[in-house]
Amino acid sequence: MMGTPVLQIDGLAVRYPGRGFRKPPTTVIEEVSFEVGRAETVALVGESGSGKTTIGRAVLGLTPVSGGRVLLDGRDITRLTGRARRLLAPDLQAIFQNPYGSLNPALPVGRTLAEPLLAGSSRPPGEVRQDIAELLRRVGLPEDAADRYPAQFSGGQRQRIAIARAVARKPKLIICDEPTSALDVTTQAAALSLLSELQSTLGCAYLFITHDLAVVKEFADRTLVLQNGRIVEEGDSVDVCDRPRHEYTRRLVAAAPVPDPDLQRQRREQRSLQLSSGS
Ligand SMILES: Nc1ncnc2c1ncn2[C@@H]1O[C@H](COP(=O)(O)OP(=O)(O)OP(=O)(O)O)[C@@H](O)[C@H]1O
Repeated sequence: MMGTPVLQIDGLAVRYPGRGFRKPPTTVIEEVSFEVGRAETVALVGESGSGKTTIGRAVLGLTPVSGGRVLLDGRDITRLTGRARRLLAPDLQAIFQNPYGSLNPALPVGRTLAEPLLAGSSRPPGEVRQDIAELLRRVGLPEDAADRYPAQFSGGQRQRIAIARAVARKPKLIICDEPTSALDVTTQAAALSLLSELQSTLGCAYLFITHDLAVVKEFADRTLVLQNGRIVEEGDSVDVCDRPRHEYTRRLVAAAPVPDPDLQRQRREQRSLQLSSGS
């Protein structure tokens, strides 16, 4: 891994306070440490309730951290809140499972995309029209999408809008929490290939939270396996999916058979070629 990793998580712990006698405090994440390199995709997998979303939320500052540190580009962001947290937005973004929930239904898409472009800048709103058109083109939506509302788009198109908003400022890291789980298989493949392409052109890294091992093998460079809030296995995605070492990972793989490894290798080679040619 070259240079400072985009994300360093060091001994992360998250505990939810209990409520009285009936609900004791629970430790949801314990001693989790890992790194995400530049333009790298790291998948977080594990059963429901293993703590995947909690880790993503801790990085985003949406869940209080009880112990350990989160570093973005070498800077400690663990306890940033308010304005200091908002100032991270150009570098740190998120894409969630339900784009309908995360897009403002009352705003035309152009306004939603203008928001990150204008935040913290003194540019007049009229000036970002070109940037919005470029963003829409980048994610494969027609230019007139800017004047329409989220409800006028399909689920796959709405996720493209959410992706466009996330990449508007060319962030260093995007937390993707089950970004394609609500889409049908074909739309899911198209969204994943869009994310790959954006990674090649913009150089953003992804922390990719999913329960879908087929997606992991296809899409992620490395995979971390989470069980009860601890990482039990970590490695190259193809190795983790094809040659799981931990009994828990073996169970996950057995529950969701993973298809053809050759296809994935080919795609990765293609991607690394694109990256090294700087295209
Ligand atoms: N606000 C909260 N208060 C108490 N416990 C919580 C809270 N939020 C999450 N948890 C608990 O934390 C654990 C991890 O949840 P989390 O949503 O991170 O898991 P996950 O791996 O993302 O699951 P899924 O795949 O179902 O989304 C679960 O046991 C959950 O019940």
